[in-house]
Amino acid sequence: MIKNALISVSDKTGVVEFAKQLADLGVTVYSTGGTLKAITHAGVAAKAVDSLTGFPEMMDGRVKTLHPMVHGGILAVRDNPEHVKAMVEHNIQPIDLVVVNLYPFRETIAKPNVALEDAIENIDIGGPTMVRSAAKNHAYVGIVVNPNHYDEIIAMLADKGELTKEYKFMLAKEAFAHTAAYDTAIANFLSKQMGEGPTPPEYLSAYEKVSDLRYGENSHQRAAFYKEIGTAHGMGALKQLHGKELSYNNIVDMEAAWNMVWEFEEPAACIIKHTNPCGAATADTLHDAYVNAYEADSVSAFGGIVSLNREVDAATAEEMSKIFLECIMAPAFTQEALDILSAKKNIRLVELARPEPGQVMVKKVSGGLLVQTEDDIAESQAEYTVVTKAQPTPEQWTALHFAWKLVKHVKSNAILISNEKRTLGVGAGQMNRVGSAKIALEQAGDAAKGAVLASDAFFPFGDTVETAAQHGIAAIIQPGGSIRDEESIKAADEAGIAMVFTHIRHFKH
Ligand SMILES: NC(=O)c1ncn([C@@H]2O[C@H](COP(=O)(O)O)[C@@H](O)[C@H]2O)c1NC=O
Repeated sequence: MIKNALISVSDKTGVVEFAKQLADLGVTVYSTGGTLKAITHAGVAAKAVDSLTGFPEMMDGRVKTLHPMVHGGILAVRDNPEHVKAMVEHNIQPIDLVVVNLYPFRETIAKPNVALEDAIENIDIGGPTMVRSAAKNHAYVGIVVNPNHYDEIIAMLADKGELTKEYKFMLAKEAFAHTAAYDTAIANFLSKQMGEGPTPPEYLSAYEKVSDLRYGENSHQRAAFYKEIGTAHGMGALKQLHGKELSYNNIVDMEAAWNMVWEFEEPAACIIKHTNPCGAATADTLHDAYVNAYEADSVSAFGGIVSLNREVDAATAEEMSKIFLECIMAPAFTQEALDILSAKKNIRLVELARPEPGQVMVKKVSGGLLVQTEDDIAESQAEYTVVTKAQPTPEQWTALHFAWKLVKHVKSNAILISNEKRTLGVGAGQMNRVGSAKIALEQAGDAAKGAVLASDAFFPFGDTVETAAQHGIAAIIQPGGSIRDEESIKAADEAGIAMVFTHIRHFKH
């Protein structure tokens, strides 16, 4: 039977109504300062926690509930005679329901230029202590950290006067997850204050489920999508406006597509298959960028994921509605564009904010985690070296920059052929570089003549340049740095190809 409840919440959503319903069910409600005020102002009967402890709240609220009269009441094992004896001896009231949510630490540190003292003061101590006490003693005590449960708890109590064993167990599990995520946020904040950077000695993170997915990469794999608790960026903040539920592979491809399209300030469109671009283009208008990207490889574009870096207008929407696309992502859609595209039942429309720079990239490996900073190094033409007799023309420079921005998003070994505004051929993920080059060149066909080629890493031999020359490539951009660079330079000079070394590699594994 639930006789006594202790309510102490920072997020007071629904708490007055909940307290009222508890009181109506005959539960005695004890509460701390602000929560008590909110409850009693609404005319609901509740008692101050001081009436249990015999102590006033003190030290700016640092000490309110940290007391044996509270924790004894929560932690006592009700059918242990020793515990019962201690309760009687010390006049400890059993507390059967603990309703707590914590000081808004994450909200506090999200404020610009938050003072360290302010952040520290918002580290809740008494709250998590009660949460952990109640969660430990879940056999006897219900612990509620999420206001979403208020209604079902009232319904259960009205029905049976008690919470089921299974429900209390679930609440306890949720409670420990709540305090773990809370402490994670604190530890990460302090790590940042210490300037530990992106690779601290302990890597802590907390995620909550957004949704179960129908399946993983394949239909026999179980999967779900989680977002980082307390942050609202990246894939965790995507807004699906229309269409079937997103799949595991959709989300993987969407991330690749989204990072790629924001390489460009001008209107750009990328069409992704299996995380690689089958077409990417820029233009003066979004419509033309999409058409160019589509025409880069209209066969592979079917069923692709499209990312766009401008609000989608009606003209672009009309164009995209001509073929089957899995998903379209953009920072916004006009109403007209939405009307056009949502006429197609299966297409997924997703709105997303521009990626925030400086994110840490994390990859789970068995038994561990790989963490690295983003591949976002600032590059400038001034730091590149033209290593051949031929110099790139201004048009070729434009094309080389375009290809270089994209090749870093292609799975290694990566070769990308383009003109100034559009990909012409992409060779991704082959086990040798010349293999990727052959695929890209074959795809580009005649368009390779006079086009440029980008390679994400250096050429180990001269063979890639020789193959490029046979197809009429006019200029090449690559990091350089191979012990056989001279072979490639010689092959380029012989073919009259201009070759640029960036001295920066862009592997993507
Ligand atoms: N110090 C304590 O003993 C203590 N006991 C409960 N709290 C927190 O005080 C908050 C509620 O305060 P109030 O009812 O005064 O608005 C809750 O978020 C609760 O987690 C405490 N505050 C911080 O540690």
